[in-house]
Amino acid sequence: MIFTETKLKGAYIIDLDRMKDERGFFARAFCQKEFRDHGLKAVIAQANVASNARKGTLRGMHFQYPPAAESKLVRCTRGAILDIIVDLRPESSTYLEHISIELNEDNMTALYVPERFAHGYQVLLDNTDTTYQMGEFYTPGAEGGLPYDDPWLGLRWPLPVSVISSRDQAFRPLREVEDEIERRMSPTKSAA
Ligand SMILES: Cc1cn([C@H]2C[C@H](O)[C@@H](COP(=O)(O)OP(=O)(O)O[C@H]3O[C@@H](C)C(=O)[C@@H](O)[C@H]3O)O2)c(=O)[nH]c1=O
Repeated sequence: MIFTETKLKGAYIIDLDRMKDERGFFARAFCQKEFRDHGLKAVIAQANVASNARKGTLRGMHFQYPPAAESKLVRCTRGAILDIIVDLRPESSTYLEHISIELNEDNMTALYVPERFAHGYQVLLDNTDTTYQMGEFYTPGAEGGLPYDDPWLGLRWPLPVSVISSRDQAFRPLREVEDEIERRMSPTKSAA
């Protein structure tokens, strides 16, 4: 695997190191040892699949508060997505900054999202599937979210939003929840 750290410390783009032959290629997609060597959480509590019928579908921006904060390894297995993560670690020099990256069926790139980040994506093609490995269990009571179009975050999505859940449309804006995020995302509360 080829690990490239992003400007958000601890968040990595992970590309496949393809060993090619006449059949195609082989590549390692996850390795506990390589993850640990790069300081990444190597626990897989869950592996999830999400399927999206329509281009423009948007899911996000999601997180779980500590001690249920989750790391995520996100990959697009069919179609294409624009993935965005936001640093919600109050002690971080890049607090509230974000990065975006296209993940698609051709590049097979994965994005490693550390704990205490918000995560979301927009689907760029009809019939797009994603898979993601989670470092912690789904814990509904610990869930939080921010609006995908929060003016304070300034996230730029490539397409008009065609489909979005009612939950994702109801998140309160950052200016209303920033105190709660700072308090509940403080590193002393993290299980990491
Ligand atoms: C995430 C999750 C959802 N569910 C249920 C709750 C709900 O009935 C149904 C769909 O859940 P959601 O609407 O939360 O699914 P979705 O909006 O796709 O949520 C996902 O979005 C992306 C951006 C992420 O980062 C993921 O961590 C996750 O939050 O599945 C589980 O049973 N287990 C799970 O682990």
